[in-house]
Amino acid sequence: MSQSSMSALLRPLRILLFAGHYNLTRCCSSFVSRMRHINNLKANDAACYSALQNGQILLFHRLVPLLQCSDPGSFKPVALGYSEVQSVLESAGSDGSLLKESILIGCSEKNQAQFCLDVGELDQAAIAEKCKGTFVELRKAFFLLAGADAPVVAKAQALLRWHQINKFCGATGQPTQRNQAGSQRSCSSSSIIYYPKMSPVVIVLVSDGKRCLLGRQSSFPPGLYSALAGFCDMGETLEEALYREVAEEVGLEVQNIAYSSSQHWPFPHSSFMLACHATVSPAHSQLNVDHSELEDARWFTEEAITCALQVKAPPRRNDPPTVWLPPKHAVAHRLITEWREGQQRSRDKE
Ligand SMILES: NC(=O)C1=CN([C@@H]2O[C@H](COP(=O)(O)OP(=O)(O)OC[C@H]3O[C@@H](n4cnc5c(N)ncnc54)[C@H](O)[C@@H]3O)[C@@H](O)[C@H]2O)C=CC1
Ligand SMILES: [Mg+2]
Repeated sequence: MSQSSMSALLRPLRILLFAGHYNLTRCCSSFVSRMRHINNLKANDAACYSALQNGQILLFHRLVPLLQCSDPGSFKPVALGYSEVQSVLESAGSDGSLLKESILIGCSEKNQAQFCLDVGELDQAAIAEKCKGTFVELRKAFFLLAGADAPVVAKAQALLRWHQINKFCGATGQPTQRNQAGSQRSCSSSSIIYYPKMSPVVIVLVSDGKRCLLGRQSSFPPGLYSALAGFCDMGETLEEALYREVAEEVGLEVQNIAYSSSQHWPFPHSSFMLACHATVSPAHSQLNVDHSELEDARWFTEEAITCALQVKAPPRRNDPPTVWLPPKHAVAHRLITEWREGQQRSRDKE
């Protein structure tokens, strides 16, 4: 084929590729500009302070988020502008200088920066009344909030907590200074820069083909079962941590690790949950539970999982004992529903 006829053949393809690239660029541009805007706010204190004056601020009191009930049963975090927070602080007897302590959490679709501020030194009831809101502990708030709000509030609390416990340098004992965004703290004596930290945790749903394995710790609320989880040790890969945790907790050797998804988990401190599926052969599914780690671990059939997923609220004290599973915001819930969907798909194929 001559070069000119080859070129003629490829022309429509080039137009298609160009159109595809154009669409991709257009659909990604607002995301890219938002990410770059946030990155700039972390690096530039003056730009960040100016964004704070035009931004939205979520309020916390000693790490407890302030929520507002819009419709019955539907909660949202209270998000106020700079001057609104100034007036709230002044009404609670503060001069408003606390506002500079706000920490950057992210940015809205329209590039409006979002911050959080802990007003723990001020009167909680007075602040709640002035804002027509309620301070709700994160453990409860996390499950009252909509899917998109819960991780934002959890991230805000995690950053506030990290700042509260990193006020001093571990090497020199000198106070550390934060940048305006609150994305780092540094010690001028040692030149060490500290960044907000998460602990990696592996969480795995083990299956023997027909059943999945769930366990519970004695500290869990009665009847709650979840996928096996454990903190990664220093130097371990995700896979090594997974093999070790399952071996330690239930005495099994798993195979076929498949990554599912990840999640920031705020309880009890910041964990980075790495969620996977894994299998054991039915011939090697005999459990040997380490009761110093787990109160119980059991194999659950698909029917038992379907039944447990229907329990929408934790059973009350006098209710009959019921097995229930982690709620929707938890990555364990995702692993369990993925496993159930997989079982349904393989049944449909039979
Ligand atoms: N989002 C979700 O769906 C789920 C999240 N989780 C979270 O996973 C985390 C780990 O699960 P566990 O079974 O408790 O872990 P685990 O099996 O590793 O046991 C916890 C123990 O590990 C030790 N440990 C080692 N490194 C640690 C670190 N960096 N931070 C704290 N403790 C450390 C402590 O002695 C602690 O008591 C928990 O914080 C839990 O909240 C657990 C299940 C579901
Ligand atoms: Mg564990």
